[in-house]
Amino acid sequence: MTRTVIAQGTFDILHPGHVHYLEEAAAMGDELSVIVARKANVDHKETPICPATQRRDVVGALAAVDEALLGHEEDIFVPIEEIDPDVIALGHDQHHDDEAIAAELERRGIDCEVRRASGRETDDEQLLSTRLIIERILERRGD
Ligand SMILES: Cc1cc2nc3c(=O)[nH]c(=O)nc-3n(C[C@H](O)[C@H](O)[C@H](O)COP(=O)(O)O)c2cc1C
Ligand SMILES: Nc1ncnc2c1ncn2[C@@H]1O[C@H](COP(=O)(O)OP(=O)(O)OP(=O)(O)O)[C@@H](O)[C@H]1O
Repeated sequence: MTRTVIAQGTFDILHPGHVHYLEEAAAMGDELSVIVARKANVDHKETPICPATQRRDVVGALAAVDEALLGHEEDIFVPIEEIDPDVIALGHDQHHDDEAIAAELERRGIDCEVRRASGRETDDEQLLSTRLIIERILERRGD
């Protein structure tokens, strides 16, 4: 039987950390669907620069990704109910609480494992964070 994995995030200005996360998530099963966060739900950091459809299209073009879709505006568990995945792969630094997600899945009758992906190691050269890329742009090109 096909084992479906879900990954999720903002994915504003892609970098190798995103590729690492999505490749690791894809290796947890047979098919990877990626839920791209709506800006209304990105409330713990700056509003994304790129529109949600653009973020979805670029994530969907990555080799590891079978399908990328826009998240729900109000209830983040609606796409999960529709996809009914076998695994949810949380990013290494995603602020979501694993146990709270597992409890909500159980409440909704969704039988799904919650796993945590690893962070990608970096050297001094690489900018493995959208925030760091934007900071570098402002530093070098800002007035
Ligand atoms: C299980 C799960 C499902 C999610 N589904 C949605 C969704 O339907 N809509 C949405 O806008 N964001 C969704 N998100 C993304 C969160 O909103 C997201 O983690 C956050 O806003 C983006 O921040 P990040 O890139 O730092 O993770 C989901 C996150 C998790 C963990
Ligand atoms: N360096 C990295 N290594 C592994 N996973 C990463 C890395 N950077 C981001 N991710 C994962 O990619 C997903 C989407 O991340 P997100 O869009 O928040 O990017 P970000 O670069 O961390 O953004 P920001 O710098 O604005 O916080 C998250 O699950 C996150 O854990």
